[in-house]
Amino acid sequence: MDSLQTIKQRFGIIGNNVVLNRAIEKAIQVAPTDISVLVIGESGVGKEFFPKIIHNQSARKHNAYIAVNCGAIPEGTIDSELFGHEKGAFTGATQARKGYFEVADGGTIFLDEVGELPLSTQIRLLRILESGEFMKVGSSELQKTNVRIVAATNVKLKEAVEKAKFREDLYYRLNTIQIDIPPLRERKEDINLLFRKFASDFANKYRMPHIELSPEAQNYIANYPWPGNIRQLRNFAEQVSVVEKERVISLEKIMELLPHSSTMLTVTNKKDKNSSDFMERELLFKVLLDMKKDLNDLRALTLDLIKHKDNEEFNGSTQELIQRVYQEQDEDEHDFTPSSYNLVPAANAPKPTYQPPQYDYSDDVYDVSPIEEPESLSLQDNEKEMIKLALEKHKGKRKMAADELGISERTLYRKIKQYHL
Ligand SMILES: Nc1ncnc2c1ncn2[C@@H]1O[C@H](COP(=O)(O)OP(=O)(O)OP(=O)(O)O)[C@@H](O)[C@H]1O
Repeated sequence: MDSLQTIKQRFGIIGNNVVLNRAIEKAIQVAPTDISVLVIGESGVGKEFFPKIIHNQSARKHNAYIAVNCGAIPEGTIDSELFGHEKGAFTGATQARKGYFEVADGGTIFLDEVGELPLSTQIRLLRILESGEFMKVGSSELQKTNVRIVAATNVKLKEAVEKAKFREDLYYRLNTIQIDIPPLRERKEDINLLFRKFASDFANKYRMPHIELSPEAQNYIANYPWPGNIRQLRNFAEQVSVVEKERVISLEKIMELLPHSSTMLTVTNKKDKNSSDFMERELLFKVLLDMKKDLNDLRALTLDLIKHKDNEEFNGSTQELIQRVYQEQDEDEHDFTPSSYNLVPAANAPKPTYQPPQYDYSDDVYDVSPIEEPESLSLQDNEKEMIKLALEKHKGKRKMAADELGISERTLYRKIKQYHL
């Protein structure tokens, strides 16, 4: 049994997060047994390392290792892919074919996105797990195989069981041991480490000098939510390495490329559907949100002034703020282009100290109702919209759309099905 460090080195796993380390240790520990393992984690967190570790640390390591993307195989062919078929089993089956379970006899099969398996395939899989028996499509002859199964899912499989989309008996069979992989936002300490590693890999690959992030930019990426996890971080490191001329990347540049409301909360202006410039839209969305916040602050301030108009002390302390707010407004007036919008205060700018007062508006007669939210703040709606836009932009090319969205092709395939796109 190899040590944690040896495994990390062998598989190129970067990071020192305790939960990640514990997950790797668990994989090493269960590897020599034949117990089924279910790996759970969001898309892009590195689930694929785990079945490989388990296979590599088991007695099966000299036999076949097969990874199957259950979400990417059409329903009509999945049984034939997994279990094989006889000649003439269906139109086009001109000869018999071995399935993955036959080929991987003595080895390990990784079933990625196992929640995507159709119910009929789930029954066949359960039988293999219970007795090692299966039948090729179009055959009535039972065959035996000895395969270790490691499955992975980024959907809540338990919920799929509750909705009768996944068999409960299969769920418990697969889930004898569960390994949970934390999302990147819960391993903040690893983010800059990973970025440096990816940046160095891309510098070597493209024969360019290394890029570096300014301390503020490092802080920003460490606090960014990374919905596409490590895959998104890797794509981002590549984009910055290749596109940016400066080798030291400032906070302003990072925020331009990676607005904080990114990916999920994105402008969904229907009129603007044909525009392909995601970055600009994300930036605009941030500008709008910031403007909305400013407006609400101003409303609260105005209300405060009206309420305290006789209080001299208060008047004195807000005088400066009023001046600043209106002065800034004068300077910025009529200029709302993203490039002119000051997303980051200048290094020498005074830190704003004003906190808008909190009110119970119920007694006031003034209209202080909040400004309307953007069209939809539903994550699902926005995700669906983003996927539609990405597919439109790349003329239906899933690989390119998935890259831009920072998700795997399989996840994109699954989401296309989920949203009936
Ligand atoms: N800790 C890590 N160190 C280095 N690279 C990592 C790490 N975690 C993930 N990666 C890299 O991030 C990318 C995404 O990982 P992987 O494909 O394993 O994600 P996943 O969880 O299986 O996602 P999906 O469910 O979408 O298939 C891969 O290129 C992988 O090598």
